[in-house]
Amino acid sequence: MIDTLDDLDVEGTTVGVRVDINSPIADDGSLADDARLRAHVDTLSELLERSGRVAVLAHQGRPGGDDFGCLSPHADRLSDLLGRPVDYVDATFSQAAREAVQSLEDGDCVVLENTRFYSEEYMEFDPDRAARTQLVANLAPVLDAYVNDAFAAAHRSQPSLVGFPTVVPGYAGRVMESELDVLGSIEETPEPRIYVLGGAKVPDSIDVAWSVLEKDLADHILTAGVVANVFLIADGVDLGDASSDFIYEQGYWDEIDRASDLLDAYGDRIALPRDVAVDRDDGRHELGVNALPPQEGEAAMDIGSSTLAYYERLLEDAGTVILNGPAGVFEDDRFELGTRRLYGAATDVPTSIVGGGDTASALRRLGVEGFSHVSTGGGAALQMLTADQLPAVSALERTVDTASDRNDGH
Ligand SMILES: Nc1ncnc2c1ncn2[C@@H]1O[C@H](COP(=O)(O)OP(=O)(O)O)[C@@H](O)[C@H]1O
Ligand SMILES: O=C(OP(=O)(O)O)[C@H](O)COP(=O)(O)O
Repeated sequence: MIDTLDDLDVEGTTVGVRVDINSPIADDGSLADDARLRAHVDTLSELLERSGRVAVLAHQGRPGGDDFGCLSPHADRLSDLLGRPVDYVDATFSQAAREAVQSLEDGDCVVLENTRFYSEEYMEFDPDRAARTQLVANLAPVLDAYVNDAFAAAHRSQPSLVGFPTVVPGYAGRVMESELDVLGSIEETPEPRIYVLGGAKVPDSIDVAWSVLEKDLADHILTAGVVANVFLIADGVDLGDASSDFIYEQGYWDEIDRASDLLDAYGDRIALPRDVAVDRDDGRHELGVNALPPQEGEAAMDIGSSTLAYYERLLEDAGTVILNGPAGVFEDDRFELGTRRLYGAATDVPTSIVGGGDTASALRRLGVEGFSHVSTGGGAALQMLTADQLPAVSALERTVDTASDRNDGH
């Protein structure tokens, strides 16, 4: 049982609110999409209207990635969306951050700096150990309550997600509450169930594939995106150096062995692309897997038309489809076809659940609508749909009742 904002006496309370506003970033550093910020407006408005003092905690990107950066544009955009001033401080738990939090008045909001600027935040800990990290140990003393609204990051056992509720009373925000409500009952969805695993987070997708196949939750898995490329290589297809180099650079080389083990164990339920699209002469050029490898420098950027026809046939019989990750590099008009058609076909399935930051932005860009549920989370929604418990949700379930527990325990 998790407490929600209904259980929190907000007025005059200093609340650390973990949100997931991790967003695509444009070349000039601005936000390319603000959907994830919009999703948290209800939670933040409610806390501010109920005279809370709100310190927003969030991450942006992964260390070393192109989207890794500060949260100043997010604070500006939140201010527009909330219709009130939102401060930003370029510190997360240092004295400057603590002073910014302690100087909040009722109804004030400050965005603290990207939690992942600190190395411990990009590590996974059990909740008690997470509570002893620099972030939590330094910031928790200036918070009266902790609200986790970051459903999209709830599959990470990182300090800002599992550490705070161990020492500060924790509550689910409105996004967290509604996602848990909708996604909590995968076993009750109609069969056959198809999981579509695309996008670029290959290790997460392979974890999900193992779990749903072992538990017999999935009748089929359709692979797309970089995930499909890893499976094709695992299946012995020569995708060429450009695709292989990309997989190697992402650090996903070991995933090929894991994909190969999965194919050995459950190959009859895993569908692989029959053709791929590459960039040739500045256009889209499709190649059957038998015609691979492509020419020098060409990478598999999308699934091809005969794969789409094959996947569409499988989807026709599905009772439930769960999708995460674009089928190709949808940001480039030449390689949006796979995502447009595959996701479009999924909207005809009786229960269709889709999740992921980039996936949601792809769907908006391509104008694909009509799903039963669009989750704010990709990996988190998938893990929820494997019927596994999410670490951040478990941490809320076991949260301390009062700040005095914190004082007793630490
Ligand atoms: N074949 C491909 N090669 C390279 N990148 C790809 C390919 N297919 C999809 N992608 C990229 O995957 C990214 C999104 O993946 P991911 O972050 O896993 O999605 P989500 O945020 O929805 O979980 C997009 O930027 C897209 O360009
Ligand atoms: O974008 C996110 O997840 P998603 O890509 O599964 O939607 C979350 O912000 C979690 O980010 P992470 O996968 O870098 O831990």
